[in-house]
Amino acid sequence: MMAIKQWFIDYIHTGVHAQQDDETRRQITVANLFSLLGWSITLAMGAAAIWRYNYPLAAILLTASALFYSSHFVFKIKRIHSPHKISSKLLLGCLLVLMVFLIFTGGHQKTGPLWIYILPPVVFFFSGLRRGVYLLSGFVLLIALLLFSPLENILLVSYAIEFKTRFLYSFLTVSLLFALYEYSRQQSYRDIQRLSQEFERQARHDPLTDLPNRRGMVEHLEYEFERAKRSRQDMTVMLCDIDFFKRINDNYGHDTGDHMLQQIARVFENALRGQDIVSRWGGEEFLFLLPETNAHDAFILAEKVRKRVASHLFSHQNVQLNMTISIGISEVSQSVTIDQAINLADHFLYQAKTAGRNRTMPCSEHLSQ
Ligand SMILES: Nc1nc2c(ncn2[C@@H]2O[C@H](COP(=O)(O)OP(=O)(O)OP(=O)(O)O)[C@@H](O)[C@H]2O)c(=O)[nH]1
Repeated sequence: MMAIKQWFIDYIHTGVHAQQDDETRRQITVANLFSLLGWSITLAMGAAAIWRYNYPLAAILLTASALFYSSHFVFKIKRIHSPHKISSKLLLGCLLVLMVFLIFTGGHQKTGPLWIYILPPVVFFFSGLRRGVYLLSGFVLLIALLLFSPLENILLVSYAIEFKTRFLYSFLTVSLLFALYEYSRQQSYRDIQRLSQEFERQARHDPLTDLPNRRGMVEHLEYEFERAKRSRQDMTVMLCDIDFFKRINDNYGHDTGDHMLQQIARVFENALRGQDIVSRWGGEEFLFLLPETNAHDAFILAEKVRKRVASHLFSHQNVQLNMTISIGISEVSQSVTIDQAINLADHFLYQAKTAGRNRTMPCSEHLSQ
């Protein structure tokens, strides 16, 4: 029993890889499941047809069975690009031809057309709404032509006119219901994707300043660190803290303090180059990441940022004030890890504070030594 269960699990997961997105993985699993159902049912029906000496029906059913199996087999071939697309085309093509054949011949005692109702869900699942509607419209047109053709004996069996009209109406109704279902499924899927992107963004951004938060910045740091290592480029971090920010909160209130943080974030962003990243590292502390920048050039940039802040008039309601910042800079190199560089920047920031604030440390003379 366990062996059958494992075989089934392996079968439906053939072709599924961790690198694929959820939707592709789902499509592959369903394609495998559908192929399993398809080849086993058509194989059983083909065997039954042989038993009844209905060889043309048996031949078609056994061919269909082989094609259904091939839609699973494509996942085993390594070099095929997007096998799930080939598999779903094989499944759909096989199913559509089989349905036309069953209507054309009537299948066993004219019960063949009853299988047609599995088409709408399968077509919409594999083709999506728009292509599904086109496919089913073409199919309905074809079977309407076959069923109501003025040419005598175009079909191998004759169906009562009541059966033909109700058969077509019921198929159209089922198709319409599945189209509506597919439409709402797609809408929900888009909503979920949008929400998940929004949550992803929120998890990496600070809601007050809209800058990357510590978590978002750590990801940038790791990415840029690896890149800098590969390309042997310089990279510098700058830790910046607003001077005497507590006084702003104490004198004008927390709300004004929040507005000042938002405004200073925009000043930082406007002073930076495209590849630089500034994040809210915590409270009134901001961490800058400057790729392809050595400590000397970072000092020039730090001074530009510091002077911009010092000359900016920050205002909220009837409060207008100036702020200054202190900055510690540190280069990340092959021998210095991100954590070590941030700790060193923090150390220089502390030196900038104790040396009187509104300054960058280490100073340029120190850097050029
Ligand atoms: N309004 C507001 N204040 C914050 C926020 N996060 C941290 N703070 C405040 O920032 C202040 C930081 O104060 P301190 O660490 O004493 O430093 P400081 O007053 O800036 O003085 P120095 O850093 O020594 O120049 C505290 O009053 C915190 O409450 C925030 O999100 N909004």
